Amino acid sequence: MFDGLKNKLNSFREDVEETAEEKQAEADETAAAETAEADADVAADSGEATDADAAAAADTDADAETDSESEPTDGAGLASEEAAAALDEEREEDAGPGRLQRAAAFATGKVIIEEDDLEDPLWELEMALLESDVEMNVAEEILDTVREKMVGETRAQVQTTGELVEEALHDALYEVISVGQFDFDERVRSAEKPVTIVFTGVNGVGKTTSIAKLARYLEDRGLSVVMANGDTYRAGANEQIRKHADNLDQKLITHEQGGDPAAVLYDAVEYAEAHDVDVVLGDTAGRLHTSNDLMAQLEKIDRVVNPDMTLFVDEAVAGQDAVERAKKFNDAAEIDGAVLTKADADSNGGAAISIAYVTGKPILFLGTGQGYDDLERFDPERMVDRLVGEEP
Ligand SMILES: Nc1nc2c(ncn2[C@@H]2O[C@H](COP(=O)(O)OP(=O)(O)OP(=O)(O)O)[C@@H](O)[C@H]2O)c(=O)[nH]1
Repeated sequence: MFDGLKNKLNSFREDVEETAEEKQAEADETAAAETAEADADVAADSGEATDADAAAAADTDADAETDSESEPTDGAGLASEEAAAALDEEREEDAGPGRLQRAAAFATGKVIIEEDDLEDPLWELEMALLESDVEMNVAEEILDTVREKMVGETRAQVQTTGELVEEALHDALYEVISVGQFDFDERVRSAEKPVTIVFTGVNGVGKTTSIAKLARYLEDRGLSVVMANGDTYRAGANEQIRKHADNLDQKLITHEQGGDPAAVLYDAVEYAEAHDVDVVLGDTAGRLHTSNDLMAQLEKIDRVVNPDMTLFVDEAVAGQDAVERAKKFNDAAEIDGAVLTKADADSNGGAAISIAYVTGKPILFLGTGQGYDDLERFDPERMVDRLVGEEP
């Protein structure tokens, strides 16, 4: 899952690590050259002092004939200490606080990342995100956060470059992926029953299969379900959802093809009320989001059954198209969250990263296969771990 993007994020880490290694090597060279220069200066200064003192001692010997064998050595020692102190002072004057801090960082094997160092790797990262179908504004937001987290001195001194990149990517991705998250299970549990959930989205993306998976998911959590086929438009829709309902042994409400979808859902809610059923799962026709009919239909469903939740379903593999559709559906008939199917077949991860940020509504579930149990609660932390951590 999301392997292509994971590899690209890893390349970004490698790029920055390489840059940091080059900087470290340069810094080591400069530090070595500076030390050699300073040693040479100290040696030269103390040599001059010894000569001068020796000459003075010779004069004293001649004038007073006193034994002063040790004096030249003491005098040379003093001059050498003074010279070294003067040199230290001089060095400290040269070095502003930034330079000293950098020098300390280099000495401990850490490298300070500056904005210029990141220019190329960040450009590569932007390309990688866009190629992976991450929406433009989302990519920009990720870059801004990564830049903000990585450029600077304090953080760089407590981490290795690899850890720093990983943490910056983690935070940047988490920020966009976790938008609007809420506890789906808790919301369903605490809502007045029956809870009505309506599913929207275009044809063929896995809407009906997702409804069936969710019926299994809720049943596993002790909640009873009735399914309703509000897709009265498409020939064969009743048979398709019937197969799932039979497989799962769930009650299904249908009307004739061409009937009123709102009426089907109304009947399902009535059935749930009469039979103490906890949740109504209503399919809708997946006509294109540009169709006024569809919007009118969703509005009517809203009026007639006032759903507790409207979930938008699309496939992860549709990438930017899925993001675009999520936005349009949400603009036309507000959604509460999204189900992203076929994540198991998606290498890019762009839709999974972008939908919540673009719509302001969270991804709640991932479809991870064709089986009824192949539904996973979307966990932003886990998603980020999949992308930048060890999780497969
Ligand atoms: N690999 C994989 N396939 C899935 C997943 N979810 C659904 N599918 C498959 O996608 C195909 C389409 O699924 P449907 O549920 O029929 O799609 P739909 O959106 O209801 O389509 P319509 O009923 O035509 O509107 C089926 O073959 C499903 O088995 C998933 O998470 N992973």
